Amino acid sequence: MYRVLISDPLSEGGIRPLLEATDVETVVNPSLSHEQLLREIGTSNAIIVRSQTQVTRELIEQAPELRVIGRAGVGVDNIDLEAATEHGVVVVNAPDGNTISTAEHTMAMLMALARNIPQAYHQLKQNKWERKKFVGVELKDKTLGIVGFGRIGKEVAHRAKGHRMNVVAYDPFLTKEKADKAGVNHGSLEEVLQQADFLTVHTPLMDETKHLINRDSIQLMKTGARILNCARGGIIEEDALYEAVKSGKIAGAALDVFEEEPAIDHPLLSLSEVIATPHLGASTIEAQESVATDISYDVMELLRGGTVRHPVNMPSVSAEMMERLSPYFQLSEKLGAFLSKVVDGALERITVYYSGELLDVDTTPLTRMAIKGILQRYIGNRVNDVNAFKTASDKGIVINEQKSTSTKGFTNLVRIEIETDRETRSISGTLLIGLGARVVMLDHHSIDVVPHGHLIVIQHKDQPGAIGRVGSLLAEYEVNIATMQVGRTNQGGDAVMVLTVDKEVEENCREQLAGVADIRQVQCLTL
Ligand SMILES: NC(=O)c1ccc[n+]([C@@H]2O[C@H](COP(=O)([O-])OP(=O)(O)OC[C@H]3O[C@@H](n4cnc5c(N)ncnc54)[C@H](O)[C@@H]3O)[C@@H](O)[C@H]2O)c1
Ligand SMILES: O=C(O)[C@H](O)COP(=O)(O)O
Repeated sequence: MYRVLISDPLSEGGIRPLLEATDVETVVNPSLSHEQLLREIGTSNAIIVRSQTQVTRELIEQAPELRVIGRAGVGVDNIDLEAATEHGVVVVNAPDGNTISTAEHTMAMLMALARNIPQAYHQLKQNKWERKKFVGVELKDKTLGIVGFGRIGKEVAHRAKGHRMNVVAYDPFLTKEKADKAGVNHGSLEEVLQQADFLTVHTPLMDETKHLINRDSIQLMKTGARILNCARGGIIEEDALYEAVKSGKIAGAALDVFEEEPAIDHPLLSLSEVIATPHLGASTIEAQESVATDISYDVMELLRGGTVRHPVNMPSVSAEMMERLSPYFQLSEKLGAFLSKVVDGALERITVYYSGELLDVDTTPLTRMAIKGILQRYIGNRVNDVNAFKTASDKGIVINEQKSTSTKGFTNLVRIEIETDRETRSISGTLLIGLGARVVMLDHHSIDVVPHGHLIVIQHKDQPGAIGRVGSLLAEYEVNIATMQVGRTNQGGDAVMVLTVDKEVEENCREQLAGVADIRQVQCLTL
């Protein structure tokens, strides 16, 4: 008998498959104290949550029988994925069921914001007939900027076009071709910020998107623009938004989500230009029934040893294959991560070439790791070695795997090539026995770099003095250089410098390096 704990409010109709299963004992209790939760999870094989229950490392470590964490919804930022993976607990979500409800809620907020509906309603309820005070703006011919063009972003765009708005969207996976197909304009993040009369965010919350909309980005926006967040608190820097509304730079904001929830006595709520709902995006009868049904089936399927539609983590390589390939896992993932952090533009195609010792093995798990390394830059922990191929194909990225006889003298070689709508870049690496992973080529330049820690990649012209100037500037910022590699195509031609340094490089320092004569580009990354 499997024991499934449901610790957040879920649709009763949706969880019926669980309640009716003869091999499942379902415990529903959405009002457990922290201590009760720790006790209850101790004997459970699965827990199903929405966004309230924080599935922390502490909780996971208290649960020796836990095999599955089910999220009845999209966002998994309340689940410690690292701890779950470490403990072999599969995390699965139900991302399809609440798309429409959240897109509709965003539209409701957009219209309420444009026409001051909550504020006017509030006045009228206090027996005040105010008309002059609540003059709004039309949506027609205004530009809606969308940051994050996934399931919800796309549905919002579709609806905004129905209101005859111009839509401009930014998403690292959105190419011009895909934007044209969706009938929206394609822009960089800066262009979207600059053009938007209304800006709405629909990305997940993760390291890459934390405070994506901050003081600097708000400065790029039109004075009088309006901002919406029906995705996650934390994507927009709340202090910066508060100041921007206070100063009149931003005319108003509509928020469904907050950095800390429940948001009680929140400074933003004291501003009359800010309208808000308490995280209601997915709170419709239809969405709740749909996500609860999806997650009930997937949790049961996993407990019974089957496969699921939306795994969020889950290693799946056979023990035998693991032994042969595991030394290469890290190499492939690091090469992917390295290249993704230097490549510019929307991803279109990833090709992974294998040679030497890797010619006669099934390298699919390595390609999976390479894709995971690449996509993690954009979607964080939501891509893993199980869902990597599917995530890439969902994003319209073409994946190729090829075997090549060109080893360049190495016993094994992995080469990854990424094509974007702007450029094609490549990286090659090898596994040196006893020494570990090495990057041996970046584009056409031979180098020898350990793909680990803080790195600076500098594209420059091969001229005397360039290395010295870089060294002195880094010294001014007290950045210690651990290793430095220079590769060039020919004397006086294009060259690349790859440095490993002992600490993260500040943006100021990067900008100054980029300003040095003969330097074309400076990119700082941490692997
Ligand atoms: N308010 C609510 O109740 C509610 C309901 C559902 C979902 N959500 C939130 O909305 C988010 C989006 O949901 P979805 O179903 O559309 O997810 P999705 O995965 O389909 O789309 C997210 C998109 O964001 C893009 N993205 C990632 N990093 C980016 C960046 N730095 N800049 C621009 N775009 C970036 C991704 O490429 C992806 O296309 C969820 O992660 C969840 O947190 C909130
Ligand atoms: O990520 C999600 O699916 C939404 O934020 C919904 O969260 P909820 O299930 O707590 O309503």
